[in-house]
Amino acid sequence: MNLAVTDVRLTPILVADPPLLNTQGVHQPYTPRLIVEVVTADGVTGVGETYGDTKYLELARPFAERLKGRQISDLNGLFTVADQVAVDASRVENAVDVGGLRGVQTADKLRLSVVSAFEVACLDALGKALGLPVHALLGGKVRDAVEYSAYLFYKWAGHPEGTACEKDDWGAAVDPAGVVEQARRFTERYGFTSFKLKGGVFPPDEEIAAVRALAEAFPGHPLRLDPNGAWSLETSLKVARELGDVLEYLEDPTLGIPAMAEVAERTGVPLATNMCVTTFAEVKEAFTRGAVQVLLSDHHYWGGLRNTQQLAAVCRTFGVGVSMHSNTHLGISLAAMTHVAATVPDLHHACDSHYPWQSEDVLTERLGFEDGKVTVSDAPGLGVELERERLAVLHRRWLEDDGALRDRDDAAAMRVADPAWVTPSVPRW
Ligand SMILES: O=C([O-])C(=O)C[C@H](O)[C@@H](O)C(=O)[O-]
Ligand SMILES: [Mg+2]
Repeated sequence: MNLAVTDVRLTPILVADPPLLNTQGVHQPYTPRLIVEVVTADGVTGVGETYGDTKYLELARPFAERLKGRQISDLNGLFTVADQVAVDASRVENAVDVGGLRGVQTADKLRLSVVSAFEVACLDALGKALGLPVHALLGGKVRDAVEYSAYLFYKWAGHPEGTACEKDDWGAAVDPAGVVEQARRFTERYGFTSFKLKGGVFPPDEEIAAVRALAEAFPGHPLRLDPNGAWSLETSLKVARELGDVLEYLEDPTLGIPAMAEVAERTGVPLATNMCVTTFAEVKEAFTRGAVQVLLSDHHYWGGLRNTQQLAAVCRTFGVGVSMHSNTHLGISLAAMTHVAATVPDLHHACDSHYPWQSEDVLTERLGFEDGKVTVSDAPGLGVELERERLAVLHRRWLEDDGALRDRDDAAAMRVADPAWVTPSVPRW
């Protein structure tokens, strides 16, 4: 068996995204992703997926060159390769990412987001070469299906008039009734039983009303609200107190470890994060101060599936819960998330996934949710197959774009509807 990498293919694509609202603005009609393929000397191909914005492409290209000739089994070596790839300082100087939705932006985090796609592609190829599923390469699954939550968004019915886009059939959700209706559709279509509402969009009282409406419509179901740090300490305390009886957890109500710690201590409401702890360096202070009760990992920016397992072990050591964060992603990443989640013993919260919002994919067969769960594949590798024609169509869309959509910018997308829109300063409320 020859496991040497002989070819690496990078295919940036633009995938349709509905007009989902968050505190920064609204999702663009198309969002960039990068599909990574590694090919071995024996002709085995593995696939991975990560962010597709220019700054990731700039790193992925030299990274791919350095991969040729290395073994796909040399997963630790991927981090060595990453260290050799220079990050343009201007890419990290503002210390924010996607309008601040994913915590601090560091050169390391950029590199790890690229490493993750190559690690997943190598694991997929290795699994195919050995006839083993990725979860077996990670030590074996401890469950046969992984539970996901319904990721509810305030949403317009469509993108602004005149914008090139794909239509969706979810309708608008801009008030409590709309949010409940959206949640019902999620349960009908996918069987989800946990609900997360992306907040920070409307004044907190309106979002409290939406969560109360969800609690009435789905009594006893786990509920979460995530305003991406849009609230002040005082507002966070107020919301936590008003919703404490119905929330499974409150996610990133406010920014920074000290303020999160104070909200947790003064309200007793569990706090989750994918913003105040997004690197190993931030773990110690946050956990010892009690700022986080549930850490939402994301294999993309934590550096892959094995780093996610390590993070889960650190969380276990500190008695902190673990689950998963999600950005817009396709089936390759959902498969990767499912494999690693299947190996984490104490995963007690349904993971986030944007996948139901994605009408397009690059796979021959979409992954499905049954009773809110994705079955863990036992097929070799990730258990997914690329549909080359579809990949080519989405790549052509990227090629034909004039550059306007190649870097995700939710505030710019919002300005199409509201020219006066500026990214709100934080705290917004
Ligand atoms: O905090 C989170 O869960 C996210 O940031 C997830 C996504 O980025 C979401 O907010 C989005 O895409 O609008
Ligand atoms: Mg979040």
